[in-house]
Amino acid sequence: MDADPWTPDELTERLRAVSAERYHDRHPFNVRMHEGTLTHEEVRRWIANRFHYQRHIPVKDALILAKFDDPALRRGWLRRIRDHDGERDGTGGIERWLRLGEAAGVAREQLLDASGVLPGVRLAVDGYVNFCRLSPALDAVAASLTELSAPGLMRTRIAAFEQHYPWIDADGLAYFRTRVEQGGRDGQEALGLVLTWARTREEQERAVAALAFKCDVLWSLLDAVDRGAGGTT
Ligand SMILES: O=C(O)c1cc(C(=O)O)c2c(n1)C(=O)C(=O)c1cc(C(=O)O)[nH]c1-2
Repeated sequence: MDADPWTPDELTERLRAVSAERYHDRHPFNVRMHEGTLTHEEVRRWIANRFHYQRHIPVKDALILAKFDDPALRRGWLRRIRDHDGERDGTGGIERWLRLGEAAGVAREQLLDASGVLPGVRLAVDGYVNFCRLSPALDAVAASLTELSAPGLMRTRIAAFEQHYPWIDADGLAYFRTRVEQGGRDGQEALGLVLTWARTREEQERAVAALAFKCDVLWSLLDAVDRGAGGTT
């Protein structure tokens, strides 16, 4: 016989437990970032490689959007793409990340031509995009639930940059300031969808596994940045 489904509170608890154990705020590279011991070169390497993740977020969100048959759902998810791509050139999250790069001494041309992107980062980002391409909507949306943990990490990061990396112009931190609010809202919205859709125990376990996979994506990305070999930044 199939196991009984968890209650919404139990499922929420299990999802939070995955993040508490596996979210990348505990990765050694992030720990060093927050302690203030990254070199200029390491900060620049992180910015160049994380840009590869940022620029693929709207691509994976478009793949998720295409799975929805409900106009209201599509409208809601479209907002995420707008947040990153902006309403016109020179606006939006990707543009803010390019400005972060400039504030830290990484030219936007270098971010855009992806010359500093490490092989392990390409694989991690491909893994996430393809997971969202190939999985049902429930799994793809559940994978975004790392965003429930992101606002706390953004606050820690802003404070760490202001304190330890004053050579980066504070205006460059606009991306993180914006994500505190956007990430919290997106995470809560995705959690509501997952709690509504994951009715059977099998579906609930898939949602938990999707979140664990996403934590592994973020962790692997930082492993590659930490090792650093083979990049040009
Ligand atoms: O800097 C970070 O640590 C971090 C983490 C995450 C995350 O937890 O997935 C996202 C972001 N940033 C981010 O900026 C972002 O736009 C974003 C979108 C998503 C997603 O999966 O839909 N995660 C994240």
